[in-house]
Amino acid sequence: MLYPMMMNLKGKSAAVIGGGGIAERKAAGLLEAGAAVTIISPRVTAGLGKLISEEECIWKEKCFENDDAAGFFIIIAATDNPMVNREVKQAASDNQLVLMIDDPYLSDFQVPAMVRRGKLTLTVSTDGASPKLAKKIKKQLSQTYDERYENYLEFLQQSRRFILENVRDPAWKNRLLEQMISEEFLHETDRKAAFQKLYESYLKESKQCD
Ligand SMILES: C[C@@]1(CC(=O)O)C2=NC(=C\c3[nH]c(c(CCC(=O)O)c3CC(=O)O)Cc3[nH]c(c(CC(=O)O)c3CCC(=O)O)/C=C3\N/C(=C\2)[C@@H](CCC(=O)O)[C@]3(C)CC(=O)O)/[C@H]1CCC(=O)O
Ligand SMILES: NC(=O)c1ccc[n+]([C@@H]2O[C@H](COP(=O)([O-])OP(=O)(O)OC[C@H]3O[C@@H](n4cnc5c(N)ncnc54)[C@H](O)[C@@H]3O)[C@@H](O)[C@H]2O)c1
Repeated sequence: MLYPMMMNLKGKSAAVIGGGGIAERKAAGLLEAGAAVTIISPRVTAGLGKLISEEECIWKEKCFENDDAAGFFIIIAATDNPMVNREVKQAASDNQLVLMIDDPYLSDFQVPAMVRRGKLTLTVSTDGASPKLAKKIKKQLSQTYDERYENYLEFLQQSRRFILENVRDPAWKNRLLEQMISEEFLHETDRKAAFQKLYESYLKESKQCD
């Protein structure tokens, strides 16, 4: 059973071995998460070339050698040569997290399919059984959890903080937090005003109980 986790990669060093389309996809994901990415490959795609020329990542223009694995927090072996990908895994220490893009079972982690809506992240993993199904489910989720969720999450974060700071009674706290995630608030055009109204009704009711 794989252990799912949301990892903070800001400033962490990551190596991508290989410079093809798959390496490019994985490097883009790592960069989006704020990792410091080094590409090790004799050739790179135009997309990676652009990232390199814009100094978004470093390029070591060479074939992988064992010493290249040293020091990286995360390593993605993404060449088209299974032998090289295996060498990468063997060269790494047990304390480094290695993904072999052609061998989920020897890897320390896998990359799931993903939908991002601001602070909301939905991921789908099939443990390597069917990446295509993961992609299909991702598309379905992206329709249900559409772009509105980005703003909605911002609103939820702010109003939750407000509730935690201002409402002491645990039952009320729970009731208000529950109301926030109702369909009504998702569809609401002026969420702030609706929240204000709700909070005022809480103030009124809680005073009556004092
Ligand atoms: C989800 C996604 C995330 C991402 O890569 O960002 C991802 N693969 C995606 C797509 C995809 N990959 C492949 C196809 C062609 C159809 C097919 O082969 O089925 C398609 C579909 C397409 O491209 O349309 C081929 C493939 N993939 C792996 C192998 C090796 C093997 O099976 O042993 C081979 C055969 C290579 C060969 O031909 O030799 C292995 C892995 N791919 C994974 C993730 C991990 C397991 C995730 C899971 O199962 O949940 C894992 C284990 C490791 C990893 O890469 O992390 C991404 C969706 C992107 C999106 O959402 O748009
Ligand atoms: N996990 C996934 O999501 C997924 C999806 C499709 C394919 N794959 C696998 O990924 C592999 C790579 O796919 P691609 O389309 O990126 O291939 P590609 O042929 O476009 O790229 C391979 C890259 O590896 C580099 N390379 C080769 N030998 C190397 C070495 N010794 N050291 C460093 N770099 C080296 C090449 O220069 C090239 O840049 C495929 O062969 C397939 O097995 C994985």
